[in-house]
Amino acid sequence: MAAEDIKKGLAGVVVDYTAISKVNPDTNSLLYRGYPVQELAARCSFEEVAYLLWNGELPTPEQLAEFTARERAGRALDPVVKQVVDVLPVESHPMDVCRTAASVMGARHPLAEDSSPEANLKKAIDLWAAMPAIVAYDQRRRRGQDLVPPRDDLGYSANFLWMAFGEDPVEEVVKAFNVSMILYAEHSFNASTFTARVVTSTLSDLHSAVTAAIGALKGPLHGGANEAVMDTFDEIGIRAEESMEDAAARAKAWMEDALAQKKKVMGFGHRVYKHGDSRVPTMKAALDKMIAHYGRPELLGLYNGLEQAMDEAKGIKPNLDYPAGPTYHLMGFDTPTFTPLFVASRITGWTAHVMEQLGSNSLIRPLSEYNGVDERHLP
Ligand SMILES: CC(=O)SCCNC(=O)CCNC(=O)[C@H](O)C(C)(C)COP(=O)(O)OP(=O)(O)OC[C@H]1O[C@@H](n2cnc3c(N)ncnc32)[C@H](O)[C@@H]1OP(=O)(O)O
Ligand SMILES: O=C([O-])CC(=O)C(=O)O
Repeated sequence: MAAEDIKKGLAGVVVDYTAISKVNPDTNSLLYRGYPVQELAARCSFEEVAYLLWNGELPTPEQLAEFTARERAGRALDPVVKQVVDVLPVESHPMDVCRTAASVMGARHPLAEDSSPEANLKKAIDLWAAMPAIVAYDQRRRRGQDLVPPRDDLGYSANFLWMAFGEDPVEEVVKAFNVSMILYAEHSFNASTFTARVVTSTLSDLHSAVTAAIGALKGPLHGGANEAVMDTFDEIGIRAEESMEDAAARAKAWMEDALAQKKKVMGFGHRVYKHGDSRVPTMKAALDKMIAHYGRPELLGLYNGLEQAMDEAKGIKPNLDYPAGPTYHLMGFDTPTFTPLFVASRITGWTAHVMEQLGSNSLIRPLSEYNGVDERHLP
């Protein structure tokens, strides 16, 4: 087989249909079930978008009321999951906690082995409703703080912030968080979603698929990049009183040095988008609002400096993780909690794909070209 016939990383290979989202790098657009993601981010709650991804249509007011009631009823941290989280070392990565918690929830779910569409939708909603409590509590226990129980007078995003920080969330911050959840929710056959589809294709269960997807999302070439972006900002040094211009100059110098050393800088580049990520302008607008809200222009200086230097040197544009990282930092999340926030959102997309895969399943099993030693025999 010729080397060019090997599709390393499956780059450019179309492996199946999907009706859940359309990523179009030529028009730089992203549609969820036909709706531009920018419109959804501007006008919808994350609950409405979750409903859309799972059901194919936006909810009527009655459907939304029933759906949000189900989500609110599933928010409390299961005491057994809490016990498991509590025995995990605080040195472990929060993504390991998420992955373990998703697995425990699977083992405890009464419908664990039922993969009917009804059971899978129920399991998806249960996981989605429960993940904020896990992520928020894990961050709190690492800070030596107690669990904050959910509030059912708050929407998904406001309640998430409430459980994380135990303070009444500010409306503007809730809006920015809601935008991030919507933008992170779904992105066709990315590595973690494809992982979920591979697991599902063996007729394994939904929690197994999500647990594996969390593992795939953790890596810095995928979801882990939102944490790595903040590590870069920290390495350059965040100086609260610095002017935007000075911060930008230091960031530019850092980037030029990193690229001279042939380093990969996380938060830039994308397998599909080569002229910029469709979601970045919307997330950047949310970041701008948070920078203004918290009065932190030096972060914008670092942001602009890195972006400009990368563009000038290589023409590579930021991906969604680039504006999302500093946004979560400003909101008060610890850096290792950023990718778990991505998990909380992407559970919607992953599980929509699990259900779609099962709807027209074929075992996913590509071929490989052997390049090891020739056949040989034991002496
Ligand atoms: C939500 C998400 O998951 S979005 C993606 C988040 N991931 C990151 O931010 C990690 C950093 N980015 C990357 O590693 C890559 O851009 C990927 C993995 C996302 C996509 O990669 P691919 O499509 O496989 O492109 P590949 O890695 O081959 O890069 C092509 C060229 O651009 C360069 N390049 C791509 N991204 C970067 C980057 N972030 N920093 C420096 N150079 C880069 C590569 O070094 C390569 O250069 P070369 O041709 O001179 O060797
Ligand atoms: O599509 C990809 O490869 C990665 C990505 O942006 C996502 O999963 O949101």
